[in-house]
Amino acid sequence: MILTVTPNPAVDHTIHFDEPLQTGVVHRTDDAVFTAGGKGINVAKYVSALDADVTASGFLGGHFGKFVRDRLDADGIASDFVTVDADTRLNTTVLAEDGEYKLNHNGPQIRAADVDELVETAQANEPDTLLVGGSLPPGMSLADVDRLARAGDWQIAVDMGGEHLAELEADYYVCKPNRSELAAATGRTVETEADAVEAAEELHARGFEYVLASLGADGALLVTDSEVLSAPALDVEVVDTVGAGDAVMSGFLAAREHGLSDADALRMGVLTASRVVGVAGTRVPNLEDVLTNETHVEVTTVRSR
Ligand SMILES: O=P(O)(O)OC[C@@]1(O)O[C@H](CO)[C@@H](O)[C@@H]1O
Repeated sequence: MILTVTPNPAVDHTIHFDEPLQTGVVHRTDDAVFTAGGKGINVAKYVSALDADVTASGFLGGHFGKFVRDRLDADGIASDFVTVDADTRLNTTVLAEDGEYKLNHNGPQIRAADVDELVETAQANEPDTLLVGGSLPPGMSLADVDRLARAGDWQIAVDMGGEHLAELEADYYVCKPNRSELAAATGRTVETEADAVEAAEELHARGFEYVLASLGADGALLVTDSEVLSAPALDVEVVDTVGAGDAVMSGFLAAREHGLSDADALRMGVLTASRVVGVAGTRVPNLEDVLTNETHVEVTTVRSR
């Protein structure tokens, strides 16, 4: 079973305008959606749609926390959250004619006792794989993430900012940096695929068994102990890119849960992301063809190691 831990969940508010945003103007629209979000929660939603056994955990509080919990219940996704006193945040994505604006709140204050309860919750669930996804709310530190990594007999996946990846100390199963996170984690300039491969290999050498690098329109890379694999992005219509990285991680984790190969895990990650970018916000798209593998994605070996 996969347990996703989202330290900083959110209600994702995605609102769309057919005009560029301007200061001093009231923009109005009927086109808005609210979804349960935060990186780990998105992974729980996508992994569940990919038929893997998953439970969502993390901290929830207040009215927005109730919204997130209710949405997951309604979608039939098992959850086991720690309830906190402060309010879960609301994050807004504005899709306007002049681009995609992402406005994230830092999140509620977490107490040391909340973190203790989170570790106990993880232990009680006995997952095979534990994923920590997204930012840390005030009051939670990277040492707490290392503590979660070491608190049980599980493989641990992380999807966090690059500067955080650089500071984690435990041994990790997989991380999923994007281009700028690869750069932040290694201090390298990451422009070409060769730059991305070198940065991902450096992270692998620092204790990540798999490095799954999501490169947007350039697809994704997977560094393993024995090889570097590459998969191109699919040519699809993009509504917005929110949740795309979570989808890459989801495809990878679901494939591993189904016992598939490294190449199939990379393929499933890229395919899941190509479906997620086609829907607004962090809604769950139809992932049927990802499961049946009927859409072809060419995975190539960049090099053997
Ligand atoms: O502020 P964080 O935790 O880094 O990111 C949170 C977030 O932007 O990431 C998800 C998309 O990946 C959204 O569901 C959510 O709003």
